[in-house]
Amino acid sequence: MKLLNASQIREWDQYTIQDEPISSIDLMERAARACRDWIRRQFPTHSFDIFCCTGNNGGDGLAIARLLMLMRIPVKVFIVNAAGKASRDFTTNLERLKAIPGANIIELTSGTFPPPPDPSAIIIDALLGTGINRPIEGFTGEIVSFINAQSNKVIAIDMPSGLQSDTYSGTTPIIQANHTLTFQIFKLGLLMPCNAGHFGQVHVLDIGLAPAYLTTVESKYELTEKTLFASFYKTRENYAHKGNFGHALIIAGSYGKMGAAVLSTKACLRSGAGLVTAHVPGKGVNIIQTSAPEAMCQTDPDGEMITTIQYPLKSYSAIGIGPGTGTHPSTQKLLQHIFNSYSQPLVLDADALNILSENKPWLNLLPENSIITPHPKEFSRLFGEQSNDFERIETALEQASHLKIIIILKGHRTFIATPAGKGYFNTTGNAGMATGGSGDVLTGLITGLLAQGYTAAEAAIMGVYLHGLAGDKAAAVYGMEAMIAGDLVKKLRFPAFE
Ligand SMILES: NC(=O)C1=CN([C@@H]2O[C@H](COP(=O)(O)OP(=O)(O)OC[C@H]3O[C@@H](n4cnc5c(N)ncnc54)[C@H](OP(=O)(O)O)[C@@H]3O)[C@@H](O)[C@H]2O)[C@@H](O)CC1
Ligand SMILES: [K+]
Repeated sequence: MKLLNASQIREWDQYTIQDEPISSIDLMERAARACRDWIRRQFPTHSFDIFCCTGNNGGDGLAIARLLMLMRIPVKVFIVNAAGKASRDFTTNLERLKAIPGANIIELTSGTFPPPPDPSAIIIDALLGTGINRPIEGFTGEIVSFINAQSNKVIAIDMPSGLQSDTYSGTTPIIQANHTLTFQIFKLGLLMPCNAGHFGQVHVLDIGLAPAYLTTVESKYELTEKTLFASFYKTRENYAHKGNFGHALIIAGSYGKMGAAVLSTKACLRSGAGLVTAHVPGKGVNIIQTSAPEAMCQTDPDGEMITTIQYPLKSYSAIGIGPGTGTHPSTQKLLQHIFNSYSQPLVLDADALNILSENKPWLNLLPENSIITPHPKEFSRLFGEQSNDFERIETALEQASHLKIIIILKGHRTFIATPAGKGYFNTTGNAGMATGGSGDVLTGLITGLLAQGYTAAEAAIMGVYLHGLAGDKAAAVYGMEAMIAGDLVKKLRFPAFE
């Protein structure tokens, strides 16, 4: 699914109005019904204090108030008209609400604050949505601070008021919601970790905008969902043999860190690669052969770390390097040798990234379409400090196209930047995956996908998606606290496609 900016969403809104056709007030009603249904399902016994400014987000709030009142749910509406003007659909919905007997509508003027809400009431934030074009200030800002000071749960409609959908919002007044009910599609701002304290849990509500619009519009950002995965998944043919699925080499491990080599080798085996070889320190041979007997093993002449490769690399269709290798100068030298002698894409993680950050010119030696998998700290060490998440993804895109590599920026919504200038946000995974060894599993998995002939971008997108899916399956069995990286390997499954 493409991600759209606020002006594209406005265009989509207008496209639907003309294409369906539907009037804008009826579209607002459809959005309000979707909110009402969600709210009723989640909070069936609560009362609601609804705060509205006078644009279309406020219009949504008024329509939700009416729909809840018609179900005999207690509702108070507070209107903040700092602008001294109102949108047409807001005005229509205000008339409709006033026509309901007992409607409790309070207009707040500068300096007057509402009474503290009933402790069990839910606050609905319908002050401002995607129409925001400047920081909130003045009386509207004071109302935002008033809402944030309450201990009541807050549901934001479309966007938490004050939060920019496409850019960094800074430290201006912004609603801190527990839930955000956003219309039709994720907004960029709802994917950024720095905004997590504002959007809480995000729920995308289908309001029936015309799907045809999406084919007409360009976007550099996309969400990775099952449909995208399905678009490049290659069915395993009945008459295939192991030679059809590549030979992956995992260079990993050092004394005390052989677990990283085991995890990435096992994940590589589960990726569907035809053959997997693990290159490990001499003393690691028994560990790897016992825990991953399906893999072959090459041993380093050094017993405790990776120093030398004495066989040709070109017979391997993909190489993954870094899990648990350490950063000893001999390991660094080997890495430089590989960069200079292997021309196919590499997958680099963990200590390979630490080595790169100490030898930044080597970034230019990376074979085209190599994949690096930094978390935000490793990313800063490689590419400098970024002041916020928006800047970080922009830098990732710039560096991916400059270096002609894929950058997988790991996080809750892992971001994949491709050399073609496209950025993908992953939709699978959970906080239980923030545990040692999780990244080693990802490295092995992506290396195995590359070995099978998937392009680097495909392998990155699929690997991150499958890794998160395995995490979700592991969390369902063990819970987020108890799951460990080995569970990710056990739970790796390719989704079934019809
Ligand atoms: N997309 C869809 O399909 C559907 C969308 N719908 C809903 O419409 C919402 C977007 O509506 P919207 O454009 O009226 O914007 P909204 O956020 O209410 O702002 C209103 C006005 O406020 C102003 N303003 C800006 N910044 C400000 C600030 N900091 N402090 C104070 N004022 C500020 C600015 O006007 P200005 O002052 O610049 O003239 C702006 O025009 C969307 O989020 C969703 O809830 C649904 O109803 C149906 C389907
Ligand atoms: K809002």
